[in-house]
Amino acid sequence: MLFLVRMDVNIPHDLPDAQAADIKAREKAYAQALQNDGRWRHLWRVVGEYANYSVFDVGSNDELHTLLSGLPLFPYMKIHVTPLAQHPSAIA
Ligand SMILES: O=C(O)CC1=CCC(=O)O1
Repeated sequence: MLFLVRMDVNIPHDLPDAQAADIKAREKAYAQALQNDGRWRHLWRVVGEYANYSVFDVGSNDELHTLLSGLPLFPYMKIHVTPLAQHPSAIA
């Protein structure tokens, strides 16, 4: 099952720099592990925003929820999920 996910990051200004850096490092490792196992298919920066569009390929809504809620940045993100279906005109 494919899902388009937009993540908008909003780290509070009063979060200590070292703590923010640690969260970002853990986020990167988490994201790269999921890209390596094929479940995080695309990760694109939104130009000019601290946000990304991602495509996930997972087995269920519950799996996606578990995966997203495990993101180290989860407490600091607004996440919008769009489930994707086949388009009848798509050639691939
Ligand atoms: O920087 C972001 O868009 C948030 C994020 C998701 C995965 C990652 O490494 O950073």
